[in-house]
Amino acid sequence: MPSLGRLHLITDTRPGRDPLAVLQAVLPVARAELVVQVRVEDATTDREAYDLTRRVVALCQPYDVTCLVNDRLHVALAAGAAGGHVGADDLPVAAARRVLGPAAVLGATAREPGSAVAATTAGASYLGVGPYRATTTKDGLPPAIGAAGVQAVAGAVGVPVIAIGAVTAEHVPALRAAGAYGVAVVGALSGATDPARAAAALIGALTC
Ligand SMILES: Cc1ncc(COP(=O)(O)OP(=O)(O)O)c(N)n1
Ligand SMILES: Cc1ncsc1CCOP(=O)(O)O
Ligand SMILES: [Mg+2]
Repeated sequence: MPSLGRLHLITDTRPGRDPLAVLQAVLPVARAELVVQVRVEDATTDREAYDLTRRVVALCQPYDVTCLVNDRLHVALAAGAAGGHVGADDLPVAAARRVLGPAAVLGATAREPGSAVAATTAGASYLGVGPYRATTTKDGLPPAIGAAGVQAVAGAVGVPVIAIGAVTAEHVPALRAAGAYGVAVVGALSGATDPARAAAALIGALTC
C-alpha cells in the first residue's frame, strides 16, 4: 500500500463550485502529499460520479496522487481509484474491505475510540476523525469533538488519523499535537480565493 498523503482534498460539488479547477490549482503544490476524495451530492447519478472520478484519476496520475471515492465503492473500482471512504450510513468497514480487496486504501469515519478501534480491526487503513469544529459544509453532523476528541482516537489506534471539520492551516499545529497524521478539507480549499496558496499553507503546516 502506498504511504498516505497528509492533505486530503474532498471535492466540493455543490452548485457554483468547480472541483476540477480547485484540484488543478492544488496538485502542483501538494503533489504526493495530496489525497483526493471524490465526494458527490446524494442526488448525483452514478454515471456523473464515475465521469468525475475518471477525470480526477487522470489528473492525479502524473503527480502520483491517490484518488479515493466517498461512499460509492463500485464507482471507485470502476473508475480505477485507489480505494474509498465509508461512514456510519455506508457499507460496514469489513464489507467495504471485501469489496475493495486487500491492497486498496480504505478510510472509515470515527469520532470516538471504541468505533475507531473496531474500524481498524475490520480493515480500515486510515480514519477520518471529526467533526473537529462545527462546519456548514455538511448537514446533520454531531457536535464537534475538538482537539481532545482527536487525541482520544489517535491514542487508541495505530493507523493514520485524518482530522476533518472546518480545518484550516491555522488549526494544523494543534491537530498534529493531538496526534493527527493529516487533515481532510472541503471549504479551506474550495472556498479559498487562491486555492494554491491555501494548499501551500496547509502543506507547510503539515510537513514542517
Ligand atoms: C476523511 C473523511 N472523514 C470523514 C468523512 C465523512 O464520511 P461520512 O461520515 O460517511 O459522511 P459523508 O462524507 O459520506 O457525508 C469523509 N468523507 N472523509
Ligand atoms: C464530510 C464531512 N464529515 C465531517 S465534517 C465534513 C465536511 C468537511 O468540510 P469542511 O472542511 O468544509 O468543514
Ligand atoms: Mg459516507
